[in-house]
Amino acid sequence: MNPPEVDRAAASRAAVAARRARAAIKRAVNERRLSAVSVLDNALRSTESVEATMRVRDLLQSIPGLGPVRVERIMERLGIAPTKKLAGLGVHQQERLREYLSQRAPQIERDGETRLVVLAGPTAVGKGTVSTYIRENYPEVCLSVSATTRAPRPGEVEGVSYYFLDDERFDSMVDAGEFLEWAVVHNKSRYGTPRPPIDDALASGRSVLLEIDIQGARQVKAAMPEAVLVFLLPPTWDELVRRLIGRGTETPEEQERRLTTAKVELAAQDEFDHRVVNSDVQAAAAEVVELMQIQKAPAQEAGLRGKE
Ligand SMILES: Nc1ncnc2c1ncn2[C@@H]1O[C@H](COP(=O)(O)OP(=O)(O)OP(=O)(O)O)[C@@H](O)[C@H]1O
Ligand SMILES: Nc1nc2c(ncn2[C@@H]2O[C@H](COP(=O)(O)O)[C@@H](O)[C@H]2O)c(=O)[nH]1
Repeated sequence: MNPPEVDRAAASRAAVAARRARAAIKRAVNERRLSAVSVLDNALRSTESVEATMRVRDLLQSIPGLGPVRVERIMERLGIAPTKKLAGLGVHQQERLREYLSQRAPQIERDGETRLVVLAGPTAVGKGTVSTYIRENYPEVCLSVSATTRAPRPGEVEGVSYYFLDDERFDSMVDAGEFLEWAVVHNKSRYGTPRPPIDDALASGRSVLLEIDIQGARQVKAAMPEAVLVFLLPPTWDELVRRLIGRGTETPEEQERRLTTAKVELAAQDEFDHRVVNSDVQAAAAEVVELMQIQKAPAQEAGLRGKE
């Protein structure tokens, strides 16, 4: 063997060894013997390490519960190119990936677990818009249909948007313990989450999304501590005001009242398990769905449809 051939053979052996080492790391992450965060740490500590040569995509895909499609979406959201290696990440990409690996991924790893996810946030942040997007684009998601004493708005459909009840009927459901939670919202009407459809869906292995106010979110957490609370945030306060006024469904007095409540509600965001900024409806919906650990189901069940 002349010297260049020796070099080539050595390089090829090194490449095979590195490939095997990367495969072993992926297996260890997959079997939960090694945390994905520690792999990232090793990669960043030394550019000579095997971890440094791993693709971000491969690391994410080795996490139980994360398939190629989901990983592609996550990387897009984190602003990381599909072929990027761990050692090639910029500082902000490193931060976003670390946050993802330490906060979100561990929840997803609890494979097969069904989820009760509560989406709450201040008025006009876009809860209804994000929920509608989820209903239309993720048919496997169960959306709870609330009961309310407020009058239907034009276009709202009984049993789809809400169950519209009079005070007497609402009282009787309260007395019979038929609500998982209920509250007077914006000091005006009562809203409540009927419990039986939620119990049925969870018992049959499906995850459920509730779009309710913050008082309701607190009640759900007290009744079911395993529920995951998601707080939807506006990009800025001014944008929240713009959305509320732009929607044009409230009088100026009602807008004032809702904005006063919104300030109090924004101060409660730290009580929540996750915060999602609604700058873009599609991206916010994808983040919420990801937190649901969705299990595909053949059809929607009665009493668990989207709001319109
Ligand atoms: N990402 C977004 N970018 C721009 N506008 C948005 C976005 N999300 C929602 N909106 C708009 O903001 C307004 C308020 O949204 P929506 O009615 O969904 O809020 P909400 O949180 O359900 O409000 P409420 O709690 O008062 O019922 C709507 O006009 C909606 O079209
Ligand atoms: N506590 C609950 N809050 C609910 C429920 N369903 C909806 N809501 C919240 O009410 C306000 C106003 O809704 P709107 O349709 O009249 O604009 C909004 O913040 C909803 O999230 C519920 O079952 N329980």
